[in-house]
Amino acid sequence: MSACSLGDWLNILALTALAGNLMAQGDFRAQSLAVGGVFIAKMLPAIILGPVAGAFADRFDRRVTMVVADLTRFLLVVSIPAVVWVASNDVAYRWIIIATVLVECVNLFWVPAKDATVPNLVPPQRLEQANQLNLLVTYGTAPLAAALFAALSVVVSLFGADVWLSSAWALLVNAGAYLVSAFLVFTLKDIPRRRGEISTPSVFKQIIEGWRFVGGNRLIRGLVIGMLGTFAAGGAVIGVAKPYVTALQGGDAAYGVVFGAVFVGMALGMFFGLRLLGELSRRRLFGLAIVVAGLVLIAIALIHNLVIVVMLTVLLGACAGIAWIIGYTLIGLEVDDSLRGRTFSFLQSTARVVLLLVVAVAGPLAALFGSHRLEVASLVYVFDGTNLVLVVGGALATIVGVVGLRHMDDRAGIPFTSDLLAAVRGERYGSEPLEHVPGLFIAFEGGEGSGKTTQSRMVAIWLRDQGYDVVQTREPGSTKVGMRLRAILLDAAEKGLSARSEALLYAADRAEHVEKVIRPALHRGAVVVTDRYVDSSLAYQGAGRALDPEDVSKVNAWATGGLVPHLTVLIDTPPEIGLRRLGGAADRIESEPVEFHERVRKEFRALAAAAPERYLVVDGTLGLDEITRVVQDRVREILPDPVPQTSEDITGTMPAIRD
Ligand SMILES: Nc1ncnc2c1ncn2[C@@H]1O[C@H](COP(=O)(O)OP(=O)(O)OP(=O)(O)O)[C@@H](O)[C@H]1O
Ligand SMILES: Cc1cn([C@H]2C[C@H](O)[C@@H](COP(=O)(O)O)O2)c(=O)[nH]c1=O
Repeated sequence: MSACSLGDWLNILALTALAGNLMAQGDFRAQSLAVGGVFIAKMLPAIILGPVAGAFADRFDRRVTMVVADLTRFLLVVSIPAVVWVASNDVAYRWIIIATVLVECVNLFWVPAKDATVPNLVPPQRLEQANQLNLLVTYGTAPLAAALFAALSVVVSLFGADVWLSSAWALLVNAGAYLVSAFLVFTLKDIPRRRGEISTPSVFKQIIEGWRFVGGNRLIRGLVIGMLGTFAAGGAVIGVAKPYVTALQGGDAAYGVVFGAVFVGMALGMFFGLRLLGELSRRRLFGLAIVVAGLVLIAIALIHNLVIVVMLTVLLGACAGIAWIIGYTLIGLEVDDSLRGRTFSFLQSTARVVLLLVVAVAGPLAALFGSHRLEVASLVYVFDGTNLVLVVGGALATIVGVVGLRHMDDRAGIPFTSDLLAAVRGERYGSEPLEHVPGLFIAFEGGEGSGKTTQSRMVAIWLRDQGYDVVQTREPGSTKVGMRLRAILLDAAEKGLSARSEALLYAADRAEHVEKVIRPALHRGAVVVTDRYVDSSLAYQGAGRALDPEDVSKVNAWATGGLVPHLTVLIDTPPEIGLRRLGGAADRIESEPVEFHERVRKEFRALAAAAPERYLVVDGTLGLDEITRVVQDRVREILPDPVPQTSEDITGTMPAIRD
């Protein structure tokens, strides 16, 4: 696979460079069309013949299929420099196109045979690693091929030989790689002889099936829009890269360097980009990467300096790498196992169609636009069709990044910049700035039997009486999943639960609670009153169970997306009084020794003392009514106007009132 991938990348570089060079005598349009033609020839067979070739591939012995395919590809690739050597430019170009189509047809047999063989050679538990390796050799060989191609071009020009010879040598190396592959596959006796089931459903069937699923899921819709947008932008670059580099006075070596820069950037983005902004929500980072890629592409189009272009191309590749790895990982994590395969194949099929369409349009569009000179005094600025295509591609990627993000944002309502700045400082999800949320968030905290449930109920009734939309809720157990978690967490018979599992289960309940109940209510403007929130974990798991408070805090910041209440009412009651108030059998936590509950109380008080502006501490031994009054007095201070501003605006401008 490594040999073939290296050969395939060299093939792309050599053929596009060769096509451009053959038309070098022609104008800019002829070059753009010639290079575009090679890309169309490369992609068309997969779209038209994919299903047919897949059906044929099912019937043959896979080892024989691959060996025959490798030998055929070897002969076809070797024939290209031979024909270019003897024939006229026109005939040579035609043969390049025909040979490319034929090589791609052969690939349609080789690829499914190879894909179906891998599971035969690798044990199931290592299949995922095998697939990672597959990705690594498929894309990792691209910069290697680019470096090799650039080196060949330099050597050829040092010897003063004809420029097309660098492509010819690259094609010979490419053909040699196929020969090596044929030999290696031939020696792989482990490949089973009997034919297996290689499923290659029609590209169009996959697309239709995929659309059904993608259309119904917001996250996947966002991911797919984003990833296809990246492909479209990439297609624009591929379609015009050769004439673009030529217009910047770059030769084949420069073309190889620009091509390689994309992949070097991709590798950097995949491995280091995620660490750089690792604290930003993955979905936001995905959208950001695409938007930045779009803007960089526009800069590449407008700046006519090869060195700067190469540097920007590395950045472009890095953004694409980040988007690609996040997209793949999110699909892997968020799409159900039964649908994951189809989602991936849908993405690949659609990506191919998009790539083909864009590459097909890019060359002719560039050619149609031609080249224009803008002269201001002694300054001359040339803007040609390749620049136009890159600007359009960049604008498209930027729009798609924004649209994709809107579909999948998991931090809606939180300003992007505050998240980004927090991530740059290396902070995990800054606190959600609640001034941007229309609702009001109040939490009640305290030890066992302190009166939280009673008081939160009282305040909810009081607020409803005043016309507020109130959501009264509690932790753990306010969602479907939460109810199950509550049963596990409080079951006195559940003896062996470790402290860390306990902390994670409370955090899981909270994550579900925030996403399904609290955040939607706050965003529609409701007052949310919760009986327990993050402080309970800090007190019970942090102080009670003696877990690292920093760890408990981080897990909960992640679970809640940093959502902090406007006000926390701490009903401070000595544990012996609170525990005495409770009737019935003690649950798993209530039955902890009194020292545990003392530590919990101490931590609650410490948390309140650290941020007095966000806390109200009430003595829980006071009478019920008195506590209610103290709470109401404090809550009244932060209550929003019960009549929404929008309604007031409407009322204020009613013609009936003016009349
Ligand atoms: N200030 C108070 N004085 C006397 N009894 C009270 C007071 N507040 C609550 N109670 C009583 O104590 C019992 C426990 O109250 P409540 O359920 O509100 O406490 P809690 O903090 O929610 O308990 P838990 O820790 O189980 O969630 C109830 O019977 C309630 O009527
Ligand atoms: C949210 C939360 C709760 N706990 C403990 C505290 C109580 O013992 C129970 C909840 O029971 P309640 O009658 O509903 O108050 O769970 C905890 O240890 N950690 C938490 O984060």
